[in-house]
Formats: sequence, structure tokens, C-alpha cells
Amino acid sequence: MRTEHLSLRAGKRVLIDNLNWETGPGECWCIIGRNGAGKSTLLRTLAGLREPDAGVVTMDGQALRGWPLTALARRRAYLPQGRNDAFGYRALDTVLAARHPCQEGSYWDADADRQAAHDALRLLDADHLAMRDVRSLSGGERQRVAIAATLAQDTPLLLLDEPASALDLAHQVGMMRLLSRLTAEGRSIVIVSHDLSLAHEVATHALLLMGDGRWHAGTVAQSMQPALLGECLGYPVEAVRHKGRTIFIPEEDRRHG
Ligand SMILES: Nc1ncnc2c1ncn2[C@@H]1O[C@H](COP(=O)(O)OP(=O)(O)OP(=O)(O)O)[C@@H](O)[C@H]1O
Repeated sequence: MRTEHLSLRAGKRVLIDNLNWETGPGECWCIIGRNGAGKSTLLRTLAGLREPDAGVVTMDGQALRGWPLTALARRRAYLPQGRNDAFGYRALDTVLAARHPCQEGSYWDADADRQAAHDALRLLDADHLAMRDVRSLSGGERQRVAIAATLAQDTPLLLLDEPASALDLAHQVGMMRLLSRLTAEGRSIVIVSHDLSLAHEVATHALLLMGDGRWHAGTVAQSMQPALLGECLGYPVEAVRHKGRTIFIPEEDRRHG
């Protein structure tokens, strides 16, 4: 997937200006930026659910708007931020429904679809929730079912908007390990995350949105520099090395210390 001269606006505000960016197999990009910077707007645009204000998003050299919907659905899966369940479907049904584009026009769920749905739920430690009404699930349980539904689509490109936000520590770590494995297996993944340390663990690349149209794209080593992150997030950031890992913390506020 690639963007060429992509610009996104919210009203008169320029969120992203002239973004030239590309992701390929085996890359996991983390989009970083303060609230309202345009991360979700960008992800929706990459999913083909919002038109660019200028420029183009392409996949295999063809603009997204030229892709037939079913073909697009087989290539990318999108996890939006937040969900509102109006109806009492079972968790398993929401995962099966997400597999619709894989079903080659057949109405009934094949055994293979059921197997794929259970496998995806199991990967997210949610198979025991399969028969539960989604409205009865906790926030984190519902999030895990939604991630399972995204993975069950078995697409080469995954677009995940804050997948770890509602998960407890163990499930956050489990999900990040899973994303690392999928990246190593050759998937292309784009996540939005406010957790810099988790992002640093899983991502190969980072795209920083500065909030005024400017952006910075590069490998994690190039982009996740404290000075750049501080400018991007509007607060000074420190990077601390601990047992071979990099942990990001807000710099101490010396005015109050
Ligand atoms: N219909 C609209 N009219 C005006 N502004 C809008 C509209 N839709 C979105 N915006 C604004 O666009 C900006 C970008 O929103 P977006 O959801 O992409 O931010 P984000 O970076 O994902 O933020 P967060 O970290 O809070 O999730 C926000 O300031 C939002 O208020």
C-alpha cells in the first residue's frame, strides 16, 4: 500500500499534508500523534472508507477507489476504534460475519469458516466467549473478539486502530507478540497506539503525525527518537533502556519537582 501526495483535512485544518509513504510485507508501522492529530482519519482513508482531500492511496498500483469492494475486503482488514453493539449476536457470529468476503459467494458458513473463526478467537484467548452475547462482554473481552474478527479475515494487510487500548497487561503483551509474529510471517500491519513502549516492541517503522500537516516516517530507530516524539506529542519524552528494552516515559516536570 502506498500514498502519493496524500492530504487530509478536518474542516479548514490540515491534518496531513503531502504524505508520500509506503508499507510492504513484513513491516509493522505504528502511527503516533497527539489527540486529534489525524491518526484515525488516516487509518480510515487507508482502509478506503474516506476519500483523500488531495492525492491518492494505491494498492498494487491501483487507486483504492478503483478496487471492487469484495476484492478490497480480501486484501485489507480494518479494526475501528470503539464499537456499539445494537443487536445480541454471539461473539462467534460476529467473527463469522467478518469472514463473509472470504466465502466465495456461498451463504452458509463452511466448516473452514467455523474453524478459522475459532482459531482466531483462540489466538486472542477468547474462544471460551464464542457463544456469549456480545452485549454481555466486558470492554476488553469485546475488543479481543473484534481483533479476532479482524484476523479471521486472513488478509495480507491489517489496519488496527488502538488494538491494545482496552486490554489488560497480559492480553496487551499477548496481542503484541501475535502482531510481531504476523509481521515476521510477512503480513503488513499498521497500528495506531498511544503506548510508545509497546509500539517500540512490535513496530518495525513509525509514522509520526505532528498535528499541523507535517509528518515524519522512518524505521523505529529513526523515528522513535525522544526529541522527535516530544515534538510530536507536545510533551518532552525520555527513553530509558532496561534489560535490553526501550521504555518511554514523560520527562520529569521540573517546575513541580
Ligand atoms: N466532521 C468533522 N468536522 C470537524 N472536525 C472533525 C470532523 N471529524 C473529525 N474531525 C476532527 O479531525 C481531527 C482528527 O481526528 P482523528 O479522529 O483522526 O484524531 P486522532 O489522531 O485519531 O485522535 P485520538 O488520539 O483522540 O484518537 C480531530 O480534531 C477531530 O475533531
